[in-house]
Amino acid sequence: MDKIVIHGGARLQGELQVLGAKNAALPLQCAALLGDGPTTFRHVPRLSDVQTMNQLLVGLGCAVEGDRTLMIDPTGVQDGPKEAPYELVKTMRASVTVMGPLLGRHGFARVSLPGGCAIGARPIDQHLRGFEALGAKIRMSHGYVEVKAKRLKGARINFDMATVGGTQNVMMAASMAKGTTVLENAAREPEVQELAIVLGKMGAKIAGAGSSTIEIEGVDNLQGIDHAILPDRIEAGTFAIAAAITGGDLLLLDAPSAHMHAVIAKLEEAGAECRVEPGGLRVIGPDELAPIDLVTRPHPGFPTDMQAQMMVLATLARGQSVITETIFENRFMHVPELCRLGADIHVNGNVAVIRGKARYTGSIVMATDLRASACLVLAGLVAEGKTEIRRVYHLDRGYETIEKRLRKVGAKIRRYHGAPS
Ligand SMILES: CC(=O)N[C@H]1[C@@H](OP(=O)(O)OP(=O)(O)OC[C@H]2O[C@@H](n3ccc(=O)[nH]c3=O)[C@H](O)[C@@H]2O)O[C@H](CO)[C@@H](O)[C@@H]1O
Ligand SMILES: C=C(OP(=O)(O)O)C(=O)O
Repeated sequence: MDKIVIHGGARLQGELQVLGAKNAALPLQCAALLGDGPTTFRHVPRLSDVQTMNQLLVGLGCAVEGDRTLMIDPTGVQDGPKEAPYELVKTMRASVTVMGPLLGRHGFARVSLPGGCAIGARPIDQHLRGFEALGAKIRMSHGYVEVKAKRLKGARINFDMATVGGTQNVMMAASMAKGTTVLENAAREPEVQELAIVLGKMGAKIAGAGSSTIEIEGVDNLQGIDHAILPDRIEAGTFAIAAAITGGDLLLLDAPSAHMHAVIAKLEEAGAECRVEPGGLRVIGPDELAPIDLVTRPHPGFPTDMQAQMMVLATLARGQSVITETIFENRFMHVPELCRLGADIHVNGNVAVIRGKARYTGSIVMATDLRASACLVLAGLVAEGKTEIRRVYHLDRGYETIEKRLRKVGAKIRRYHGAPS
């Protein structure tokens, strides 16, 4: 297993290219299943999750080629198994997003139930409720869920909560249903909008993505297309915090600032300077960080995927910050590890009270999930001495060669292969 070693204290300066978004790429890879011919994606991030999705697609009968430019040909799926097996779903929950396109296009899908995950229970009841409303029959057995329908029929679906994956899954199924579907209380995340753009290019008729009501008029068939993937707002936000906490100056090339208002607002509140420039977003760290309070919310609120990283910033501010997590019930797994490095954080339910200003000292720490890993990298950047992060396979799910890219802007960070777990 790999480990990452950081010698803290370097100020980050220079330009960093923001790569394609993991959370856009994964549902788009699934959307390729809907096309009559091959789809090509550009600016695809080289991430283990993207590879896992490719593996799943190949298992379904797709031909998949390339990586940064990725071609997916779904022609062979017609005769394939239409199944997402446990071994893949357990490593990547986004696997369940093949259900909608398989059901919409082929009338059947069998997907392993994802079960819990490090950050929470994460049920898929809303996905299934949506499919059922479209006329699918649902059956659970042997840890798998089967969804089946001859031809889906458009319906009005009001989600109990704004679910990103649920909205995407049902949107894909509905794009090939007979008649009109209206999704109410739909998720408004940019990655939902991105999926609607891609489905639209493929020939789907979708209006309202980006608002909480999405209308989909089903069509009989969809085409393969060519599309460049949206840059990653979470990667950009993580690097922005790296600049802010190291007193650095980073220009984040192609950062999707228009989708980052809530994160930029908190960075500015903490005293960082954020400037939208023609090439991207420039972030300059202040001499001293101010405390911040935040509550995670569905988009356009503060994203839960930035909560752990922003907590590192809060620990370094002079004064008390309060962070409330409302999306996932167990997303404070990074707190004990940050405390081992020197943070003063008290958690009560879904509220973390952070007393600054931490003086981090390097140690061995364990990554527990993707964004927890990113927050440990950030803490390592400012810790005195050496920080060793283990289980970095979590990090590789969502950040492409983070150590190489941070090294280019001045960080003293290296990856070692084959470390103990
Ligand atoms: C691959 C991907 O895009 N992942 C993102 C996606 O995850 P994902 O799509 O899994 O997250 P959801 O938006 O569905 O989850 C939001 C909340 O709704 C709950 N819920 C969801 C569906 C359901 O059927 N029932 C239910 O109770 C979840 O447990 C969670 O508490 O959005 C999350 C929230 O922005 C992000 O943190 C993830 O990075
Ligand atoms: C929670 C995340 O991803 P996933 O939904 O794929 O687990 C994330 O990207 O932070």
